[in-house]
Order: sequence, then structure tokens, then C-alpha cells
Amino acid sequence: MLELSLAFFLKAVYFLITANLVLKTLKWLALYVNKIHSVNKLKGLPMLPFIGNVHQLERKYKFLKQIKEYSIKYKNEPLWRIWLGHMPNYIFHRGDYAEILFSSSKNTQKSVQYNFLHPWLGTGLLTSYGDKWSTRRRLITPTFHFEILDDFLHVMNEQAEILVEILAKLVKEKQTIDIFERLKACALDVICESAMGQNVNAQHDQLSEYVRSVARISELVTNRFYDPSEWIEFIYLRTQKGKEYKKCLKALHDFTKKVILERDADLDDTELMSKKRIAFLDLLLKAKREDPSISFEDIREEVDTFMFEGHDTTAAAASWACQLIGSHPEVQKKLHEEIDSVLGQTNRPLTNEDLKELKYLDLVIKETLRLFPSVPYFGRVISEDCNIGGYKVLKGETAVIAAFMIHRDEKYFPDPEKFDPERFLPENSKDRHPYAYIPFSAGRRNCIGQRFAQMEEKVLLANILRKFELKSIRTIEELEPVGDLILHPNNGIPIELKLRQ
Ligand code: HEM
Repeated sequence: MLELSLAFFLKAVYFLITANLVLKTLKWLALYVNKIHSVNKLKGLPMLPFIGNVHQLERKYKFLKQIKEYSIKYKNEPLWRIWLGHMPNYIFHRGDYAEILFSSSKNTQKSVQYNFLHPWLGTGLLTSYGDKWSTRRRLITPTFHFEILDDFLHVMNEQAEILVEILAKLVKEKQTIDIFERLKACALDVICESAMGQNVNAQHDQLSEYVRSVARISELVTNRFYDPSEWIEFIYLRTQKGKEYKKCLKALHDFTKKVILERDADLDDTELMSKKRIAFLDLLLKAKREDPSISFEDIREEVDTFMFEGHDTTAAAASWACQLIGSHPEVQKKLHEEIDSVLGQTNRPLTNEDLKELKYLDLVIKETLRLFPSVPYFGRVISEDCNIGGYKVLKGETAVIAAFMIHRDEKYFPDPEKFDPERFLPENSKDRHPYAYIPFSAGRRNCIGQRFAQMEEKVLLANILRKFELKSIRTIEELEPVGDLILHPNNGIPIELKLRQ
């Protein structure tokens, strides 16, 4: 009798669990079918259930070309869509419609793709959201104050001087110069010194473990974006690449943690500190003294975030500028004239006043970031259902803001592929839609390092241009721009440099 009732009980439990699972699956399927019905009202590639468009998406530079091709095809649509497996991604390719996302105080959560950055950056300013993000943003904003940025001008000038020396040596030895490689190393030195007060000497020593790990981890994270076989952390970490990834992570975290602890100890030694240049890290450590709820791990996340966001972005922007300047002699002539008139025939470091005077260079930098925004697309989770140009956009799904395409809207930038710095003269840009040009994103989650980046780009480019004449060797098409974490050339940017007389 007892046996019979136990068997009955087990059967009942089994039945209930199965029924629950079946119900949940049916509910999920019903929601999925509804989602397909709603999302597929938008234009996009034909999709397969559960696979979406993954099988049709190109890789690397061909992916960017594909996005461009479809954005042009659907240029009259307010947005279009791609399915990544069962997840729809709404592609915002027009500034006037992206405004609806940016102007809301919500929509500040980053999309799932940013989760790949969590092991490295934790949930620092770039990747966090909600209360954590707003507290951090409030804490860090004062560190980018004008007066503090002035301190970093010295670092930028010093590193630019080293860069120019290295370039001059390479010119003398008649070596081909990959300007992207050189600028990446230089920007890494600038940000290491500014963020951590450390000189990693990347310009001279590209083989150091820290320098190699920064470069390699960016590549590994990017590969994971594209390859679904690398998406499951548990499996990935057991592969060869996963092990390499773990090794890089350890090298990076060990380095940052060591610097933080050393710097914190020095903070008590007023004499030692007064000899050191202030770094972003010191400001965070000081904030920690006032608010002990800030942990060393919190600070580590922010320092690593600066390291990540603060060097490849600027290096890519300055490199594309060199490519465009080197293929537009009329622009280069104007730049040389401006730089000669502001700086004369000197090698002196640039001052803030000089930077203000370099107005044409400013236009060139802006126009370069229009054509080659360092962050070509960024993702958000949609926080509530909304209506975009007559289409319902669903809460919880991903919005991809394609700055690369927004910047090519003919309505605001006629003949969009033409490199024309004068588009940014005040008289030519005064009536432009505020969201037609968003290289530093917009709204509450815009780039906190914007002024730092603009200053750095100007210092680096002005120093290169006062010494050299640039000639591009390849066309943009041949450079095969790749839209990964940042917009970079597939295989560097070879440039011919000639010492100016
Ligand atoms: C030309 C150079 C740069 C460009 C084009 C650029 C662009 C951007 C963009 C588009 C975003 C938004 C990204 C997103 O929503 O996913 C962003 C965020 C951010 N950037 Fe930059 N950036 C540059 C340089 C820098 C530098 C030099 C730093 C630091 C010194 C920096 C620090 C940050 C941080 C911390 C965020 C996250 C801000 C937040 O979410 O509150 N960036 N940047």
C-alpha cells in the first residue's frame, strides 16, 4: 500500500514538473511569435526562427559594409532590424529618431554585448547602469574639470614629442610607418600616465606584459562578439583562447591593483605626493578617503575603464585623421599654414591658448570623427515600449545606435562620403539636427572623456604636422575599416612621412 502511494506521489510530481515546463515553453513560444510579428513589421533581412540573421551576417570589415549597405537601402525608414538568434536588435541609423532614445532619462542600460567587457572592467562607468552608474558619474565628473585637464596637457606634449622623435627616426631609416600602431602606443602612454600616474613606456617597449595584454584582450573580447561558440563563459574559459584571455586579465588586474595600492600608500606621504603629478587615480583615492564605502575594487573598475575607453578611441580618431589629411593635399596645406602661424618655427610644447587658435585643425578633427566615429555603434536596452516613427519598439530589447550611419545622413551631410572639414564651420552647422552628429554619444551617457580626447588629438596631430608632410599610401577601401569595439583599419594605416623643410 505504502509502495503504491509513493509511486503515485512520484508520478504526480513528475507530471506537475513536466506540465509546468510545457506551459512555460508554450508561454515563451507565444511571446516569441508575438515578438516576431511585431519586430518583423520593420524592414530587415529575412530571418529564420531561433537563428535569426546570424547565418547571413558578414564578419570584420565586411560586416560594416553590410550594415552600411542595408542602412542605405532602408534610408527612408526610421529604423530597421537584425535578429541575433531569438533576440531582435533595432538599428537606429537616423539622428532624428535616435533622439527619442537619447532624450529620455531612461534607456541608460547598456545592451548584453557589453557583458563581454565585465570580466575586465567589472561594472565601471561604461558598463554599469541605474544607481551605481549615476553615483559613479557624479563622483568622476569633477575629475574632468577644465583646470584638472590642464595638468594633463604636459603629459600629452611629452608623449607627442617622443612620438615625433620615433617617427623622425623611422623616416631616416626609410621604414614604412603604420601610423595606427604608433598612435596606439602613444595614446596608451598618455592614458597610463594620466589615469594611473604610471609610465608604461609603450612607445619604446611594445613588448611589456601590460602593453601586450591591453592589445590582446581587446582583440579577444572583439572575437567573442562575432563567434557564438565563444559566448558561454564556462566553455570559453576552458578553450585555448579562453586560457589566454584569463592570463591577460590577470596581468591587467594585477598591474592596476598594484598601482592603486602603491599610489594609495604614497597619498599619505605628502612629500612624495607633492613631487608626483596628479592622476585621475589620486582624485578617486581622495574621494575614497572621504567616502569609505568606495572600495579599492570600485576604483580598479574605473581605472581599467579609463584605460580601455581612453586610448584606442583617440588613437583611431587621430590615425583616420592622418589618413584623410594625407590624401587631401589642399586640407594639409591649410593645416600647415595654420600651425606655422600659431606655433611659428619652434618646438615648444603647445599651450591651451595654442589649442584654441588651431581652429581649422578642430574642423578636420570633427569631420574625421563624422566619417570615422571611433565608436561606430553603441547599444542600449530599451527601458519601456515606445513608438519610433510609427513602429512599436519593445521594452527589454536592444537598440543599436549606428553613429557610423547617422553621420552619413544626406539630409544633414550632403555628399556624405566627401571629406569636407568646412561642414563644421559655425555658419554651416548652425541648423543641423542636434543628434545628427554624435561621435561622443549624447544625453546622460555621453563620453565623459570628450574634452580630454579632443585636447589629446589636437596635441598629437599638431606635433606631427609641424614636423612632417603626410602622404597616404592606401585608399580607404583598401584599408578595410572594421567596426569592432572601435572603428579601426583591418591591417594598420601605412603612411609616408617627409620631414618638412
Ligand atoms: C576620440 C576619442 C573618443 C571617442 C570618439 C569616444 C566616444 C565615446 C562614446 C561614443 C561613448 C558612449 C559609449 C557607449 O554608450 O557605449 C563613450 C563613453 C565613455 N568614454 Fe569615451 N570616447 C573617446 C575618448 C575617451 C577618453 C580619452 C576617455 C577617458 C579618459 C573616455 C572615457 C569614456 C567613459 C568613461 C565612457 C562611459 C561614460 C558613461 O557611460 O557614463 N573616452 N565614449
